[in-house]
Amino acid sequence: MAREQEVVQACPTELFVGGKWRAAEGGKTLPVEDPATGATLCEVADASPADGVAALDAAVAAQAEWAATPPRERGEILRRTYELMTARADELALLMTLEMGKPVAESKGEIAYAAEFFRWFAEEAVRIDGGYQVAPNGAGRFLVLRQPVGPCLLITPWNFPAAMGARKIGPAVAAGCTMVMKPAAQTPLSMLKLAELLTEAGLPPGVLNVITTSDSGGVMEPLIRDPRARKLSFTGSTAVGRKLIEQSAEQVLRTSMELGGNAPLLVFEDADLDQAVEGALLAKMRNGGEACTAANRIYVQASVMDEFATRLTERMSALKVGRGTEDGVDLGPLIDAVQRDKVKDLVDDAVERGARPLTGGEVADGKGYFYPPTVLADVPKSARLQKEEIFGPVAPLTAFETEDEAVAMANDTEFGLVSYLFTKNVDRALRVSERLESGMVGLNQGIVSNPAAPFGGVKQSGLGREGGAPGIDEYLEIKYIATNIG
Ligand SMILES: O=CCCCC(=O)O
Repeated sequence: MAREQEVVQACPTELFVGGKWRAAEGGKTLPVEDPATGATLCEVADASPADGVAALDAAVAAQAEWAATPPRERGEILRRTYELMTARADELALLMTLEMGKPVAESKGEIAYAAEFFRWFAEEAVRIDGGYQVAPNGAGRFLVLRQPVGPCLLITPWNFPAAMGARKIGPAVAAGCTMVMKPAAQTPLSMLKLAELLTEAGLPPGVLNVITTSDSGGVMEPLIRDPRARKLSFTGSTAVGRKLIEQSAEQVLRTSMELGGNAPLLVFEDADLDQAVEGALLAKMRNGGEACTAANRIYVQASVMDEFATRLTERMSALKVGRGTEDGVDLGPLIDAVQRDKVKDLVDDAVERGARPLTGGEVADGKGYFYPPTVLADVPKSARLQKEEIFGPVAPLTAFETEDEAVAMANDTEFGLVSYLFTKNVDRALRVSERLESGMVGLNQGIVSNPAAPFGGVKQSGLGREGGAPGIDEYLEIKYIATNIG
């Protein structure tokens, strides 16, 4: 307990604006809750709309000088941040577990994942290329230059409190953009700590400004409508993303939107069933199911359904549920009561419509927002959780007969973030991968996330890509210079 208190006390709790830590207007604060107990961990500054404008002022003031900073220098700040995060992974992971609930081992995995975004974009900072081309009629030359888009607004969710920030801050720093970052009200601490680390790594004042607030819409909407902001990058629900896109239309802001998912996971009868069960477990239970990439609908060919369901149920029911700081815990609490009640409602609805719980399905009494690992068999198409993102440890199973039927069921959603498929048949693997309407496919594996790969969705799952080679493009404008040289 003493170590937990030490880690929380060592975390900044004020707004970070223009390189300085300061209280919110009127000294307002916002409690940060431990989802495992419901107790308050600490209070952080609760920014007002005026605090938001001050943060944008600072980002705007720093933009020109930052854009002129040599790419190598920007890259080295990112590289040092990667090193600092790696060296302090234990402390950062504990802080994340306290505010978000996931087991410490998973928090360590997220710290490593977040740090890799800084390493990746440290390497990308010095590879911003351009072009020189002879005009088709030979009478001129085209020059193409890529420049930072300018001050960015970044909004991140509570489920990956460090990694979702890193994959926006990394490319923005590499490209030469300044930022106003607003982390989720439930998990501000990891982001405040990250701001401290980036400063230690040499990030100049005003490049990154962090505001924490309970009034996300009230603080961010005026900034989105402010003509000085040039870009908005958001990770969160499709419903909120849609509103932000509407607000962004006023100033025709560049937007990157990483929105909701409803990932199908297909298991064909020719799959390696061990691999399929382990893959499904990972695709479902990474981050306790609180991920846009989580398998939301598991479709299994009827001939292997019983075997698959038995094996998955064995693995799910063996998971240890508890406070994320305890040894050996596999599944921590959900983020809050709202999320826990939503998961409960979705499961109750499925059961009322004929689904059969093979394990879990009941909320235990006691403190904290825990929900047990749950497997549901015979889930009908009408169940709400076939359409809505569950964001919890619930695996709904439905049988299919043919490949065409499986693809049609998988694509029957307005979302298109990621799909998973398990088969040993190479022809089918490629054929089905091409037919699935999603930005990413996990082929015989239950995870797609990698800082070196382009992450993002199609349909209502979003716009743009984060990470990989295209990740930095989201923060760069193309300028074409026409000349009559030659
Ligand atoms: O909830 C979705 C955030 C993306 C998580 C990932 O990078 O895998």
